[in-house]
Amino acid sequence: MRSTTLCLPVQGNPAERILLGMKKTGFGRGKYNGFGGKIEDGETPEAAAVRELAEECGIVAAESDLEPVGRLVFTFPARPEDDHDVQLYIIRKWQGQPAETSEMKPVWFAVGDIPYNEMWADDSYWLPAVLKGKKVSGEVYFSEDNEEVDGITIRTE
Ligand SMILES: CNc1ncnc2c1ncn2[C@@H]1O[C@H](COP(=O)(O)OP(=O)(O)OP(=O)(O)O)[C@@H](O)[C@H]1O
Repeated sequence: MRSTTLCLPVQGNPAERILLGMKKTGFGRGKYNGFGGKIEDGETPEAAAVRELAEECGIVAAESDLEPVGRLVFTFPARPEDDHDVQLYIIRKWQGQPAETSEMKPVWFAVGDIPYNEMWADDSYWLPAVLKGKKVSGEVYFSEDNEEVDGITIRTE
């Protein structure tokens, strides 16, 4: 199973605004999501998270400013090659302005205005808890269409 990162830039503590990116290519194309991707061989999850932030929206973050907020495992029974586990981070401090890249178009959303209907279906189950300052862990099983959530367990701490 592949290992990935997902990083959520936010303003405010507790979070008031979140930066999401409209994915333009590849896995999850056409959906808003946080920033992240595959952890390369020999790379730490933190290094991957910082690299993907720069590649996908042009902001420069320090690994020490990543706040680990949990771990999720996604299972796609109809497409096992897409199974992956995700290390989740929040970040509140970085350098540079978010900018559109070939992969993502970044957009700020008020926390009360998150476009869950244009995101992966699991996000509405765990993102509100993360934005309230909780850590989450869980497993998500997708249905045969690889879009709907068929089963989900989220634990918060
Ligand atoms: C299924 N429900 C999901 N809910 C929330 N977030 C999800 C997700 N599924 C994948 N993600 C995240 O989306 C990013 C793209 O990942 P992924 O495509 O594997 O990586 P990467 O950008 O390196 O490759 P491509 O160039 O797009 O092929 C990565 O942060 C990954 O954690």
